[in-house]
Amino acid sequence: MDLVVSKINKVIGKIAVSGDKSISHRSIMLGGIAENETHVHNLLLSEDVKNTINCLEKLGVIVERQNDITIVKGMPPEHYKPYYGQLDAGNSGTAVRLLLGLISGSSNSYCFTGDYSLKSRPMKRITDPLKEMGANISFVEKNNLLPIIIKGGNLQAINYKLPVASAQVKSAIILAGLQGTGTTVIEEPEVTRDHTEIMVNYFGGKIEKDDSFIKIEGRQKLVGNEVFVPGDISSAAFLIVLALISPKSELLIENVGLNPTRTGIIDALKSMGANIEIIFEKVSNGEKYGHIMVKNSNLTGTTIEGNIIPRLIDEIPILAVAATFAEGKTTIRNAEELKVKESNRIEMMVTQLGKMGAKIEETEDGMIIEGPTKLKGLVVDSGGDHRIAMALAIAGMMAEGQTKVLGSNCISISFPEFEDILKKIIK
Ligand SMILES: O=C(O)C1=C[C@@H](OP(=O)(O)O)[C@@H](O)[C@H](O)C1
Ligand SMILES: C=C(OP(=O)(O)O)C(=O)O
Repeated sequence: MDLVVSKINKVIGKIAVSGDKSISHRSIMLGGIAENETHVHNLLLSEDVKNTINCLEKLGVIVERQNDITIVKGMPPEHYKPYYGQLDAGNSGTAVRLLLGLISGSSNSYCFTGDYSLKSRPMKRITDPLKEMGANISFVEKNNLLPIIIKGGNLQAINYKLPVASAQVKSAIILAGLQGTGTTVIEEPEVTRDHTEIMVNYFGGKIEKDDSFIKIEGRQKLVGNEVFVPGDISSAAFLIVLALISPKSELLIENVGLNPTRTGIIDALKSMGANIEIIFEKVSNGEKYGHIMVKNSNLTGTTIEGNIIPRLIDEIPILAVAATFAEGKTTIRNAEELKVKESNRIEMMVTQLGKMGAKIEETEDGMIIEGPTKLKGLVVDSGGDHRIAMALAIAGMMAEGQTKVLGSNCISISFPEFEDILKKIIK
């Protein structure tokens, strides 16, 4: 079914968004290699996270639901069962890339694959460091792409400078480093989300951080624990922007993850003049979270570049929508990573938002948007990319007439409650 939306008046209310996708993946994976049980509260049960669960279950990890709690019973990957079929990560880059790091501790041979989109995303960024640590890896069809066959075991520590700022690459090396011998040192070009480091520490592992260096000792045992998954700031971002750009709107979004490596969207919107307040802050399992109060605001254009980019990488499609309603020019630079996400997100936003009437231009590593512009509703294409589908749906709610977002079922990849929540707050 394609989502059809019309112009709304305003949004008002108090809501909570689905659990954080990055923390959900990690709670299942780290629970899946830890001793004892891990009890996860508020796990995101989206398509991407279900793919992580399905893959690990095939290897012998037990994942059970009891009321609202997800219980993970894991074991060190060297004890995982052989699996002779393909382990399918579906649409999820995080699932396949982190699982490759995790599974490299096993001496069994496994084959990983994914859907059409995931099969076009670069994998050498993961396989290069894992090969250097001693894993045997081959590309079945095409260099750099899934499917991949991996046979690990007997890993050795490496010193590795990440060629791209990527939390997925960093996390895969951490998961492998924990299982090898020696101390692995990773250098990041820019700080990326640190949920893996936080959860490894919380599960009793030793991992040190010093500026842009991360040090992991090998042969570590993790012990499962109680995990609370806060709401996903990447999902909240769509509702935050809707409240900012629709007149007389006011939203309170409760218990949203506020890890500083993820709050670039709040900083960027505030630099555009957004009225956003954090009205309560707490820490659980090492992760900051709190309530976000958003009020309709007059936005102005800004420049988004440099080390803020990894802190808001998944929010750039919805930022482009915010920029369309802002007075003046918004320039987004250093965001070339957007070209290798579930779709080429620069191209998708430029063509689809452009079709709706936005003054948006593609650049080598980002985009330039001139605002404010009135949008018109029409048929737009999500390209099967959940972030594009939601960004276009929000744009459609501010456009004249009706907007139909083709391929919007992909929204369940990260935010299955998107439509239900909107129904509650649209007045
Ligand atoms: O580690 C993670 O959970 C993620 C890291 C980011 O990808 P990269 O590591 O490719 O930047 C982000 O875009 C993705 O949605 C989730
Ligand atoms: C890029 C994303 O996810 P992944 O890389 O896990 O597919 C995303 O959720 O926007």
